Amino acid sequence: MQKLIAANWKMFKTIGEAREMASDLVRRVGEIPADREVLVIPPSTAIFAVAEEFGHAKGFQVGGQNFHPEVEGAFTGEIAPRMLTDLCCTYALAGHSERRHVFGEGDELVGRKVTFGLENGLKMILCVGEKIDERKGGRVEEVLRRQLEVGLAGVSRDIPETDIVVAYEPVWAIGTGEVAGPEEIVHAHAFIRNVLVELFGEKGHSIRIQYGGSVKPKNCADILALDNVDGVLVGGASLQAESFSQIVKA
Ligand SMILES: O=C[C@H](O)COP(=O)(O)O
Repeated sequence: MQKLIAANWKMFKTIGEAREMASDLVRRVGEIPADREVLVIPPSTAIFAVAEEFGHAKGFQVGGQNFHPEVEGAFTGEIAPRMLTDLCCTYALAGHSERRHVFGEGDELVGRKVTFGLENGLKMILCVGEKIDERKGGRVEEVLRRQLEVGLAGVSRDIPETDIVVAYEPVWAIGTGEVAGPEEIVHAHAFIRNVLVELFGEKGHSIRIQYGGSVKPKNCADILALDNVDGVLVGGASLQAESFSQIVKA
């Protein structure tokens, strides 16, 4: 299975900055290793510019950070999945911790986004992860199970396993420099794998599980070597071509 190496640029980069980084990234990475898939998720305003810079560079994909689960309509400030596919997006995120905890998105809305995105031509990355008080309170499994069960409730068992990805991002490790330890990652990913098998049967073994939270060039090879880690979702270290290209090739 190909490991999915994804860059989430969050609310960083103008069109000019995004173009510059995208062309630098293509130059630095060169040929993407055969066992890797590379995805850059810019702010919506820069998606098309990045897609243009990627041009015919084989294997570089763009994705969307967010959308509203409707075809179109009076939803000021929102964009629809078909607008993301129109910008060449292949993937979109749902349930990122910043959407959940800064913008108050609940599990049901996240689940609607996952289902709607899949039905409208996007592969979906469902982000899950516990907050620090939930970890300290021994509630990691309860939180992950709820986020997975509700987030994937509308997803058909018949979808191709490559269309859905789960990103485990412990909230306390995001942007803090505090990466989760190997035991914590292995335990959470094994738990997620078991829930995926419960939900999707055999196919659950082939659904990719990414880790996200303070991934850097210096720790990514070790993280990618852990059991059930099928990729990484990178924030801060994905903002420079030098560090993200090292992660892609780690
Ligand atoms: O989507 C990416 C995650 O929020 C991780 O961000 P980070 O690498 O800056 O900790």
